[in-house]
Amino acid sequence: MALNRFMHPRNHYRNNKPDFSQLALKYPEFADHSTQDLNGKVCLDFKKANSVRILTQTLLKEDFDLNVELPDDRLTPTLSSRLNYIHWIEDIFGDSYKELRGIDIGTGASCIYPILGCKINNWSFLATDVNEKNLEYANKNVKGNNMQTKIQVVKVEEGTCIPQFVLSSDQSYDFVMCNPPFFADHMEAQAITTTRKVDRPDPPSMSTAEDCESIVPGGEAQFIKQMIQDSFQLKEKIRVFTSMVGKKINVSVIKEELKRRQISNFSTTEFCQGKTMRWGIAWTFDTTIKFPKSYFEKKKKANSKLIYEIPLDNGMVIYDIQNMTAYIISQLQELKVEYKEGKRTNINSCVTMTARENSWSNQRRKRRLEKHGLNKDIEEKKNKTPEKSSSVNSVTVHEINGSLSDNKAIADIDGDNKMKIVEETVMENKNINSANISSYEVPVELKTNKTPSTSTESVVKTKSGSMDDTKKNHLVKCRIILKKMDDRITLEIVDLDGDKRELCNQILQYFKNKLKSQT
Ligand SMILES: C[S@@+](CC[C@H](N)C(=O)[O-])C[C@H]1O[C@@H](n2cnc3c(N)ncnc32)[C@H](O)[C@@H]1O
Repeated sequence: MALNRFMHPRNHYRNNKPDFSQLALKYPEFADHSTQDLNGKVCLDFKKANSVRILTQTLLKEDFDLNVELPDDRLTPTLSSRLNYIHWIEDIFGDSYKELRGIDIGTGASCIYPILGCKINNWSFLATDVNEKNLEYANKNVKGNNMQTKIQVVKVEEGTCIPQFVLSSDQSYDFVMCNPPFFADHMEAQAITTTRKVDRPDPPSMSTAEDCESIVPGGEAQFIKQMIQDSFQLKEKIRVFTSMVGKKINVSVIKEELKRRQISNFSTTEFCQGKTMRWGIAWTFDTTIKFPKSYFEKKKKANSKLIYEIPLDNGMVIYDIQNMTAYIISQLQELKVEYKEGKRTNINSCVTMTARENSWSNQRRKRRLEKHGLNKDIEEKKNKTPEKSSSVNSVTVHEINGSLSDNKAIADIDGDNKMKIVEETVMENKNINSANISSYEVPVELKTNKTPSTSTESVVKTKSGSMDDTKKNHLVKCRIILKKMDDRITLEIVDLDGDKRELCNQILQYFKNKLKSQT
């Protein structure tokens, strides 16, 4: 799924894809709503509202031990997006996020935010709704999980936003959260007046939202503007006001409104899951609150850096900085580049690498050539050049301009460790820049003391370390930084030359190939 990599790092579904086969074995109702394809794979038809409803109920039980009953004519919450919102609120409160007290406006039949928040963080809630049936089910779900002392479900009148009785009560709250009715009218609900293109495919799963759940005069923008208005009166009672936003365009509308109202401490975020993105907006009058940076923006920024989040299931190394650094160093040794290790702690490490030539590109091709074609090719070439044929001892193949043409190689034809460009018919004497040469075998060290000539033979240099470290004498110098954050390790390549991004990107690609996910 395209956006899952931007899911909140603590979101349960970021790394735990539901196992439908297991669920079907364990939950008969889920089994009834799923099918098996010809390969025995258990599948779910996400276009059937009932199947999606059963899946949500099943996952709430399986992953959170929550008993939730959802009516078949009401909105079925998507768990990954609801969790993203909860984790964002945790981030807003930092270390003191446990045992908060919140208000959930429009809790729905599922009462999803209160029961998840209560289960995960022991949060208490005042949950509101305008719809009788939603209130009935919300109460049922609270009781079904023995959360009556933590969650209070109350009916409010239509047109209410943040309930005014909060003002006169003794209770204060840490936050308000809300997933407002999103549409302004039926036209918008049917995507007739939205910007959704007519040729855009139907959403992957069907919504069962009732009109009262999805439609409110003025749509979500108006609803949130009302919340902003209410927040002025309630700022002594509630520390942080938040809402989910369903349409991106409304994020700027709300931001404009906050600025117009001179609320300067506000923040937005992205909730990413599957193929959908939703947004979060938060504001406060409490100057001690520092909103967290958007995870999505951070990740996007990181993507413009040469950075790779090493997958947990890379199948190569134990997932900690010590082992990962040792692995990186072993790879640098294999690549025969010079390196110097910097500071290493349990949360980060740094290795500086200096390469005289490109030994990392086209690894797969090189391995293939080495395994299958190379020796044969060289034998053939030897036969075509009789004067060289008797003395091939070992062969090192180098690439030219990053790609080795099938009929061209640089080889130690004579066995005297002098490299020559081998072609199908002739040995060419080209002017080749050493920066364009890459090798995949450990280059053969010059055993003779002969000074390399300026001919083709001289372009292959040893890695004996006799060259000095000035920029012109190396191909690339970069820093490999490993960092641990939120239980994830990232590998970043920093171009120390300042103009070798492409080569650094190749080095990153080399490590990506080595440390890729096994699934
Ligand atoms: C989009 S649904 C969200 C349901 C649930 N919170 C979720 O995330 O799945 C909006 C909910 O707000 C309720 N609602 C509509 N107007 C409201 C209002 N003025 N005050 C409180 N709830 C309202 C609807 O009945 C509906 O349950």
